[in-house]
Amino acid sequence: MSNPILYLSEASIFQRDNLVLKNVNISIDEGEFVYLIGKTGSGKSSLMKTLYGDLELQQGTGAIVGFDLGKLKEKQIPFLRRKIGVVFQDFKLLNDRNVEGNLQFVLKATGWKDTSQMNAKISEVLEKVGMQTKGFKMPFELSGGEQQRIAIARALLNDPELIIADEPTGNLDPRTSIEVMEVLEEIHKTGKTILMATHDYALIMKYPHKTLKCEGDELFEVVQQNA
Ligand SMILES: Nc1ncnc2c1ncn2[C@@H]1O[C@H](COP(=O)(O)OP(=O)(O)OP(=O)(O)O)[C@@H](O)[C@H]1O
Repeated sequence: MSNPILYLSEASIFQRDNLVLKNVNISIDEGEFVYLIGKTGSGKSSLMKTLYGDLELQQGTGAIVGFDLGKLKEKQIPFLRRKIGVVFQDFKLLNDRNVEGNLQFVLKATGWKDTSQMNAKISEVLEKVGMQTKGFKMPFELSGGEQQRIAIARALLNDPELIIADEPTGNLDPRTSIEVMEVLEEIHKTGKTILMATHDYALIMKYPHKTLKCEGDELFEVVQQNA
């Protein structure tokens, strides 16, 4: 224990001038799986955005995968994003290209050049999410669960130490949610750290992990029964 991959200390999270969360103290160790829960508008996405450099940390201190969030410079953000895989509720796949094209786009944008290395990496991540036969499919030819698997594969391309998933099952039916959760559980078993925002209490009960809750401007850890 006690090898934090991310922490925030005495942090306040703002959206423009509005305080969303105050006095945030969290520390997540390498290899942990942590849920982030809380009502709509309670600040889950704002907290995650602060962690992946989309919102500036204006008050308090924090670090993530070796980057000091208080001193994060615009030009460092692409390097931070390479060490974090981010997964969104709405998948955010590019609809004008097939699955392989989506994955290749990210590899090229992050400096990969060698075609055979790129192809090998694409096969590797597709296999991890059980989608190795779907590389030629267009996103709109895939179900929601399949699209989310591709989004998870995309998040794995640069071997991130940490996956931040913002309601990854929010658009999926309960059965598909479980399938996607199984993929995340498998990835967690390979040693990756996962921080996942969710509203899905059935998933939390089925796959119990440490749970943090945003409520009334504050963030605190909850025990499973009260989640
Ligand atoms: N871009 C923005 N500009 C200004 N205020 C924002 C912005 N995004 C979010 N907010 C506000 O910040 C607060 C927290 O929103 P946030 O999206 O972090 O909540 P959330 O817990 O992720 O909600 P949800 O479960 O609906 O995704 C809300 O009051 C919201 O209206």
